[in-house]
Amino acid sequence: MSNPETLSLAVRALAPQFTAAAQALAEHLCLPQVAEEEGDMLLEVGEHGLWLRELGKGAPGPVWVDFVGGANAHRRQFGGGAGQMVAKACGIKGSIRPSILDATAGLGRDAFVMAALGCSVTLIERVPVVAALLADGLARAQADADVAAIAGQMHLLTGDAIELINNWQGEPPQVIHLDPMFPHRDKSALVKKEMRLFRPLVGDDDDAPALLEVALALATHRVVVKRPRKAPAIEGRAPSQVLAGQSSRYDIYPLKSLSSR
Ligand SMILES: C[S@@+](CC[C@H](N)C(=O)[O-])C[C@H]1O[C@@H](n2cnc3c(N)ncnc32)[C@H](O)[C@@H]1O
Repeated sequence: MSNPETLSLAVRALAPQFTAAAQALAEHLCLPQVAEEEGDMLLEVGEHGLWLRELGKGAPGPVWVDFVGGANAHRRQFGGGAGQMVAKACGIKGSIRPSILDATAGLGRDAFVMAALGCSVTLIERVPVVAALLADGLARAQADADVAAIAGQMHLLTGDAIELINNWQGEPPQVIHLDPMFPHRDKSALVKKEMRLFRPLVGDDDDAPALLEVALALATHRVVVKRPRKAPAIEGRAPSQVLAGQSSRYDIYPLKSLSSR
């Protein structure tokens, strides 16, 4: 899990009109608010919304959640998504649109793909700073005419997924998607930048075996786990199906056919 106490992290407004929002966020996250650049990392509130930025020489650029522009805009415009591994692993095909719990939401990229394909997706993120970035991205998406309907399919819960799953109320999800942090992951430039920023906040998700256990007890139809292609399966359970891509892999734990309710 995370060890944010070893990091110095603060909130900063990038212009006077964002001071109140920065103050509210600092209070919510129990972080100091600063006026100048200081410490290891800053959560900065500005016109773009909220971003996380590492300070110092050679630091990568900021990371923020953008469901409106970038790769997501391209995907919406050109109708992508159905061919993605995450969609195949979760059993999204034809008219099948399972309800999904993404219990390791991170920056919500996988969840957005599933929501854009028409699934209702509940997202759980336990690291408050990451959850704040995600909540900010969702709020901006909800305010955008082109993306509001997709964002409306995404429901964010902040907290530990093991706890939330153990106390689940109401209809259980058909599919649970897990993508815990793994020590040696995808080395693409984007992922590298995010991992450099995130690793000290998030840690290595060593409790993934316990998360898989509770997920298998709650999901009605299947649990899917994203792993780096050559990584071992999560300890304790061997998957019955595997979907391998170039750099990552999905381990699939089927419980019931998705064509049946
Ligand atoms: C590799 S990232 C997920 C990236 C995500 N699939 C995406 O598309 O952006 C893993 C995330 O899962 C979160 N996480 C891991 N275990 C969790 C748990 N038990 N409860 C809630 N969040 C968890 C971590 O804090 C981290 O942000």
